[in-house]
Amino acid sequence: MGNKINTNELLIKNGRVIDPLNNIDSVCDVLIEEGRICYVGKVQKQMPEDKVIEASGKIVCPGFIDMHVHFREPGDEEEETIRSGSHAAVAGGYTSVVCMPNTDPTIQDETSIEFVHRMGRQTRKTHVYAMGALTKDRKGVELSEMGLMAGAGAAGFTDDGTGVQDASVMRKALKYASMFGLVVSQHCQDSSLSGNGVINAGFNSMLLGLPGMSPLAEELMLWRDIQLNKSIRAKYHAQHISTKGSVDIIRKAKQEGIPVTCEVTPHHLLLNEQTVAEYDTNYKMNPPLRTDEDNAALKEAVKDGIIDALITDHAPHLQSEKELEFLYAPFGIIGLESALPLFGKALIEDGIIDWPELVAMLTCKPAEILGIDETKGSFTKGKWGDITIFDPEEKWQIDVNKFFSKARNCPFHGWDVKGKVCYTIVGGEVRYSSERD
Ligand SMILES: NC(=O)N[C@@H](CC(=O)O)C(=O)O
Ligand SMILES: [Zn+2]
Ligand SMILES: [Zn+2]
Repeated sequence: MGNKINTNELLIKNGRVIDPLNNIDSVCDVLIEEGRICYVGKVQKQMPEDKVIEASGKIVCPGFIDMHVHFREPGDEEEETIRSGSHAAVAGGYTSVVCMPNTDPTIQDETSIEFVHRMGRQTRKTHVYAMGALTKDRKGVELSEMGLMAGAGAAGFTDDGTGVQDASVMRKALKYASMFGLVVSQHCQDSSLSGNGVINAGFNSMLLGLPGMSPLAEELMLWRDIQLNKSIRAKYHAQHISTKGSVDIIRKAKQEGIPVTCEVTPHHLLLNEQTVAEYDTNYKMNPPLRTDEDNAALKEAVKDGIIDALITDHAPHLQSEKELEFLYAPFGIIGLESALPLFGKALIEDGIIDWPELVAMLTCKPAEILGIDETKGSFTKGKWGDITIFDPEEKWQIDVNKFFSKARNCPFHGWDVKGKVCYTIVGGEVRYSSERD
């Protein structure tokens, strides 16, 4: 070491250290040197006071990774920017996020991928990745320049916001993407069935007199993609799955050894068409909230290890647009700053799983899908010192007015929850602390 001043040195003491990849769940210390994980265990080393975090009673785990967020830059900076979204991310415990390409213009070339990375680096909050469009202008007709985007560091490809409707285009997309070893993330939705629907097709859509979206719109495309991928064996990932039928399809595919991974949001676990406040557009999102039977099936899927990643699908929109009539308001809700306690409520408080399983779906599992597991997602020595420290017992009330996000479209405002992020550390640097917020 000599007399070199190492600013990114940190010792986190006495926390419940959970590192699912390495099967660690014990009360001990984590030492970071030169911004990287150096040692997990009992550390005797004397450190300056400002380099020590006392974490007794708290959970210390690899930094959370959200593989599905919308930061609206370029083009809709009034809704969210990479800067404001990154602040929201660290406040929620996220040390890596992946931006979706449904921006204006679409993220579909090297320059745009590099732009997102650069803005993320300059903000110095969370690591910011981007997926590129799977097809040109997300139109589902011609393939995008995947090779160039892969070269620029794209985290995968997706037309999120819409699914690729044409089966032969999807087959080509899977084949082409597999050459780069990157994930293809599909927003599974057959638009001939979802049509102009705005909520789940069923009792509630009839009651409210609103056009419905059939669960089959999701399930048919998911089933089709899995059949296509049987022989191609690309990295195929189903985004924000919402129905029991989707769970059954993925369960079967996994049993048959067909490559498929999937993700679920807090809202599809906790809310359903019965909990929708009438005509409140904070309950309008895509896919729509389904039924309590679907909530139960998704939780069961988590328990059985069918769900690979927990994501927020953080989708900021202007209040003025969300105030439009239900039929015309945009789809989507924000989620980064409320995700942890909501996942806790849905999965831990209900006794479905314990923290190590939950942490895995926020860390090593998404890291593997994204192919960033060489540097992130666990406490293996040499990985980046990306760490989330949270108090699993701290009670608080969700208040959208305290969010760092520019947006306020969140149906969980006012909810009493448990589980609060205390520190978010990136590369050994404290990028968020609840004491300073
Ligand atoms: N989830 C949503 O309801 N909206 C997303 C698009 C998407 O994820 O499909 C958005 O970009 O606003
Ligand atoms: Zn989507
Ligand atoms: Zn999305």
